[in-house]
Amino acid sequence: MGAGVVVAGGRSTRFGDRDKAVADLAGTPMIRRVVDRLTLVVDELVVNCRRDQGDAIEAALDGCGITPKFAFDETPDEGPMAGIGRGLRATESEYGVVVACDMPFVDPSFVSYLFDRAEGHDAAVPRPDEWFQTTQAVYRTDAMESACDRALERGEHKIVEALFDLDYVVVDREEIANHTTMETFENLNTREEFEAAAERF
Ligand SMILES: Nc1nc2c(ncn2[C@@H]2O[C@H](COP(=O)(O)OP(=O)(O)OP(=O)(O)O)[C@@H](O)[C@H]2O)c(=O)[nH]1
Ligand SMILES: [Mg+2]
Repeated sequence: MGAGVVVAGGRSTRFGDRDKAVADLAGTPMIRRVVDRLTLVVDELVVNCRRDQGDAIEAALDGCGITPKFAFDETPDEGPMAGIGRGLRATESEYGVVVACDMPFVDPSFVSYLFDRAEGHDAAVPRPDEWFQTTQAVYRTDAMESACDRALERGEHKIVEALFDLDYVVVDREEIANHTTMETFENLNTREEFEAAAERF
Protein backbone atom coordinates (compact mmCIF):
# COMPACT_ATOMS: atom_id res chain seq x y z
CA MET A 1 0.00 0.00 0.00
CA GLY A 2 0.99 3.63 -0.27
CA ALA A 3 -0.34 7.13 0.13
CA GLY A 4 -3.56 8.63 -1.17
CA VAL A 5 -3.34 12.25 -2.29
CA VAL A 6 -6.65 13.97 -2.97
CA VAL A 7 -6.29 17.17 -4.96
CA ALA A 8 -9.02 19.70 -4.16
CA GLY A 9 -7.61 23.19 -4.63
CA GLY A 10 -9.68 24.19 -7.65
CA ARG A 11 -12.29 26.95 -7.78
CA SER A 12 -15.23 24.87 -9.07
CA THR A 13 -16.12 27.62 -11.54
CA ARG A 14 -18.18 25.33 -13.77
CA PHE A 15 -20.03 24.06 -10.72
CA GLY A 16 -21.09 27.49 -9.53
CA ASP A 17 -20.77 29.48 -6.35
CA ARG A 18 -19.85 26.60 -4.02
CA ASP A 19 -16.82 24.38 -3.51
CA LYS A 20 -17.73 21.13 -5.26
CA ALA A 21 -15.29 19.20 -3.04
CA VAL A 22 -17.64 19.48 -0.07
CA ALA A 23 -20.91 19.68 -2.00
CA ASP A 24 -23.49 17.16 -0.84
CA LEU A 25 -23.60 14.24 -3.29
CA ALA A 26 -26.56 12.02 -2.40
CA GLY A 27 -26.12 12.68 1.32
CA THR A 28 -22.31 12.62 1.50
CA PRO A 29 -19.77 15.34 0.63
CA MET A 30 -18.14 14.43 -2.69
CA ILE A 31 -14.61 14.43 -1.27
CA ARG A 32 -15.75 12.07 1.50
CA ARG A 33 -16.90 9.59 -1.15
CA VAL A 34 -13.47 9.72 -2.78
CA VAL A 35 -11.68 9.33 0.55
CA ASP A 36 -13.90 6.48 1.76
CA ARG A 37 -12.96 4.53 -1.38
CA LEU A 38 -9.27 5.35 -1.12
CA THR A 39 -8.90 4.43 2.55
CA LEU A 40 -9.65 0.83 1.56
CA VAL A 41 -6.36 0.69 -0.37
CA VAL A 42 -3.97 3.27 1.12
CA ASP A 43 -2.39 3.58 4.55
CA GLU A 44 -1.70 7.31 4.49
CA LEU A 45 -3.93 10.17 3.35
CA VAL A 46 -3.04 13.70 2.24
CA VAL A 47 -5.49 16.36 1.11
CA ASN A 48 -4.21 19.24 -1.03
CA CYS A 49 -6.35 22.37 -1.09
CA ARG A 50 -6.22 26.08 -0.32
CA ARG A 51 -5.98 27.09 3.32
CA ASP A 52 -9.46 28.67 3.19
CA GLN A 53 -10.97 25.28 2.29
CA GLY A 54 -9.35 23.50 5.22
CA ASP A 55 -12.09 23.71 7.86
CA ALA A 56 -14.92 22.63 5.56
CA ILE A 57 -12.93 19.72 4.15
CA GLU A 58 -11.75 18.65 7.58
CA ALA A 59 -15.38 18.58 8.74
CA ALA A 60 -16.40 16.59 5.65
CA LEU A 61 -13.73 13.99 6.45
CA ASP A 62 -14.44 13.79 10.17
CA GLY A 63 -14.34 10.18 11.35
CA CYS A 64 -13.02 8.71 8.13
CA GLY A 65 -10.72 5.67 8.43
CA ILE A 66 -7.41 7.54 8.18
CA THR A 67 -6.83 10.98 9.69
CA PRO A 68 -5.92 13.22 6.75
CA LYS A 69 -2.82 15.35 6.64
CA PHE A 70 -3.43 18.72 4.96
CA ALA A 71 -0.98 20.08 2.38
CA PHE A 72 -2.17 23.61 1.67
CA ASP A 73 -1.18 25.36 -1.54
CA GLU A 74 1.69 27.77 -0.96
CA THR A 75 0.27 29.95 -3.73
CA PRO A 76 -3.38 29.36 -4.67
CA ASP A 77 -4.53 28.88 -8.27
CA GLU A 78 -1.24 27.57 -9.63
CA GLY A 79 -3.14 24.70 -11.21
CA PRO A 80 -3.54 21.02 -10.38
CA MET A 81 0.10 20.14 -11.11
CA ALA A 82 1.30 22.47 -8.37
CA GLY A 83 -1.30 20.89 -6.08
CA ILE A 84 -0.09 17.39 -6.93
CA GLY A 85 3.51 18.36 -6.16
CA ARG A 86 2.45 19.96 -2.91
CA GLY A 87 0.39 16.94 -1.87
CA LEU A 88 3.07 14.40 -2.76
CA ARG A 89 5.68 16.34 -0.79
CA ALA A 90 3.61 15.78 2.36
CA THR A 91 3.57 11.99 1.98
CA GLU A 92 5.90 9.51 3.65
CA SER A 93 5.30 6.54 1.35
CA GLU A 94 7.39 5.56 -1.67
CA TYR A 95 4.32 5.57 -3.92
CA GLY A 96 1.14 7.59 -3.85
CA VAL A 97 -2.09 7.59 -5.80
CA VAL A 98 -3.30 11.02 -6.84
CA VAL A 99 -7.06 11.36 -7.24
CA ALA A 100 -9.07 14.50 -7.99
CA CYS A 101 -11.75 15.37 -5.45
CA ASP A 102 -14.39 15.23 -8.18
CA MET A 103 -14.00 11.52 -9.04
CA PRO A 104 -16.53 9.93 -6.65
CA PHE A 105 -16.70 6.66 -8.59
CA VAL A 106 -12.98 5.91 -8.24
CA ASP A 107 -12.56 2.14 -8.13
CA PRO A 108 -10.36 1.04 -5.19
CA SER A 109 -9.43 -2.26 -6.79
CA PHE A 110 -8.21 -0.40 -9.89
CA VAL A 111 -6.15 1.92 -7.66
CA SER A 112 -4.62 -1.13 -6.07
CA TYR A 113 -3.82 -2.45 -9.56
CA LEU A 114 -2.14 0.87 -10.44
CA PHE A 115 0.09 0.52 -7.36
CA ASP A 116 1.16 -2.91 -8.62
CA ARG A 117 1.84 -1.59 -12.13
CA ALA A 118 3.95 1.32 -10.86
CA GLU A 119 6.32 -0.97 -8.96
CA GLY A 120 9.87 -0.44 -10.21
CA HIS A 121 8.85 2.67 -12.20
CA ASP A 122 8.12 6.32 -11.43
CA ALA A 123 4.44 6.21 -12.37
CA ALA A 124 1.53 4.17 -13.72
CA VAL A 125 -0.94 6.31 -15.64
CA PRO A 126 -4.18 5.18 -17.26
CA ARG A 127 -4.75 6.24 -20.85
CA PRO A 128 -8.24 5.15 -21.91
CA ASP A 129 -8.23 7.41 -24.99
CA GLU A 130 -5.98 10.17 -26.26
CA TRP A 131 -5.81 11.74 -22.78
CA PHE A 132 -3.73 10.58 -19.86
CA GLN A 133 -5.71 10.30 -16.63
CA THR A 134 -3.05 12.06 -14.59
CA THR A 135 -5.48 12.79 -11.75
CA GLN A 136 -6.12 9.10 -11.17
CA ALA A 137 -2.62 7.73 -11.35
CA VAL A 138 0.10 6.33 -9.12
CA TYR A 139 3.43 8.15 -8.81
CA ARG A 140 6.71 7.54 -7.05
CA THR A 141 6.27 10.39 -4.62
CA ASP A 142 9.76 11.93 -4.65
CA ALA A 143 10.16 11.58 -8.43
CA MET A 144 6.85 13.26 -9.28
CA GLU A 145 7.21 15.92 -6.63
CA SER A 146 10.50 17.10 -8.15
CA ALA A 147 9.20 16.70 -11.71
CA CYS A 148 6.33 19.06 -10.81
CA ASP A 149 8.81 21.58 -9.40
CA ARG A 150 10.94 21.40 -12.54
CA ALA A 151 7.92 21.83 -14.82
CA LEU A 152 6.74 24.86 -12.83
CA GLU A 153 10.23 26.35 -13.07
CA ARG A 154 10.05 25.92 -16.84
CA GLY A 155 6.76 27.81 -16.75
CA GLU A 156 4.70 24.74 -17.67
CA HIS A 157 1.41 23.94 -16.00
CA LYS A 158 0.18 20.78 -17.69
CA ILE A 159 0.47 17.69 -15.53
CA VAL A 160 1.76 15.66 -18.48
CA GLU A 161 4.81 17.93 -18.69
CA ALA A 162 5.88 16.60 -15.30
CA LEU A 163 4.87 13.06 -16.22
CA PHE A 164 6.98 13.08 -19.40
CA ASP A 165 10.07 13.64 -17.23
CA LEU A 166 9.47 10.30 -15.53
CA ASP A 167 9.87 6.59 -16.26
CA TYR A 168 6.13 5.96 -16.55
CA VAL A 169 4.00 2.94 -17.41
CA VAL A 170 0.92 3.52 -19.56
CA VAL A 171 -2.16 1.51 -18.62
CA ASP A 172 -4.01 1.39 -21.91
CA ARG A 173 -7.66 1.02 -22.81
CA GLU A 174 -7.63 -2.77 -23.03
CA GLU A 175 -5.81 -3.16 -19.74
CA ILE A 176 -8.23 -0.73 -18.11
CA ALA A 177 -11.18 -2.71 -19.46
CA ASN A 178 -9.73 -5.86 -17.90
CA HIS A 179 -9.65 -4.31 -14.46
CA THR A 180 -12.39 -1.71 -14.12
CA THR A 181 -14.94 0.36 -16.03
CA MET A 182 -14.72 3.89 -17.41
CA GLU A 183 -16.90 5.02 -14.51
CA THR A 184 -13.77 5.18 -12.34
CA PHE A 185 -12.56 8.24 -14.32
CA GLU A 186 -15.86 10.09 -14.34
CA ASN A 187 -15.35 13.59 -12.95
CA LEU A 188 -18.15 15.95 -12.05
CA ASN A 189 -17.79 19.51 -13.20
CA THR A 190 -21.21 21.04 -13.59
CA ARG A 191 -24.23 20.99 -11.34
CA GLU A 192 -26.07 19.00 -14.02
CA GLU A 193 -23.40 16.28 -14.00
CA PHE A 194 -23.48 16.33 -10.21
CA GLU A 195 -27.22 15.91 -9.98
CA ALA A 196 -27.29 13.15 -12.59
CA ALA A 197 -24.53 11.29 -10.72
CA ALA A 198 -26.38 11.63 -7.40
CA GLU A 199 -29.15 9.44 -8.83
CA ARG A 200 -26.67 6.57 -9.14
CA PHE A 201 -25.74 6.33 -5.46
N1 LIG B 1 -4.23 22.78 -5.71
C1 LIG B 1 -4.91 23.06 -6.81
N2 LIG B 1 -5.81 22.15 -7.30
C2 LIG B 1 -6.51 22.48 -8.41
C3 LIG B 1 -6.35 23.72 -9.09
N3 LIG B 1 -7.19 23.73 -10.16
C4 LIG B 1 -7.83 22.56 -10.16
N4 LIG B 1 -7.44 21.80 -9.11
C5 LIG B 1 -7.93 20.45 -8.76
O1 LIG B 1 -7.70 19.61 -9.88
C6 LIG B 1 -8.79 18.74 -10.09
C7 LIG B 1 -9.35 18.89 -11.49
O2 LIG B 1 -9.71 20.24 -11.70
P1 LIG B 1 -11.08 20.74 -12.31
O3 LIG B 1 -11.99 19.61 -12.63
O4 LIG B 1 -10.77 21.72 -13.37
O5 LIG B 1 -11.73 21.45 -11.01
P2 LIG B 1 -11.86 22.99 -10.74
O6 LIG B 1 -10.70 23.73 -11.28
O7 LIG B 1 -12.18 23.14 -9.28
O8 LIG B 1 -13.20 23.37 -11.52
P3 LIG B 1 -13.37 24.45 -12.73
O9 LIG B 1 -13.15 25.78 -12.09
O10 LIG B 1 -14.78 24.25 -13.16
O11 LIG B 1 -12.33 24.11 -13.75
C8 LIG B 1 -9.81 19.06 -9.01
O12 LIG B 1 -9.64 18.09 -8.00
C9 LIG B 1 -9.43 20.44 -8.53
O13 LIG B 1 -9.72 20.64 -7.15
C10 LIG B 1 -5.41 24.67 -8.55
O14 LIG B 1 -5.19 25.78 -9.07
N5 LIG B 1 -4.72 24.29 -7.43
MG1 LIG C 1 -10.28 23.69 -13.43
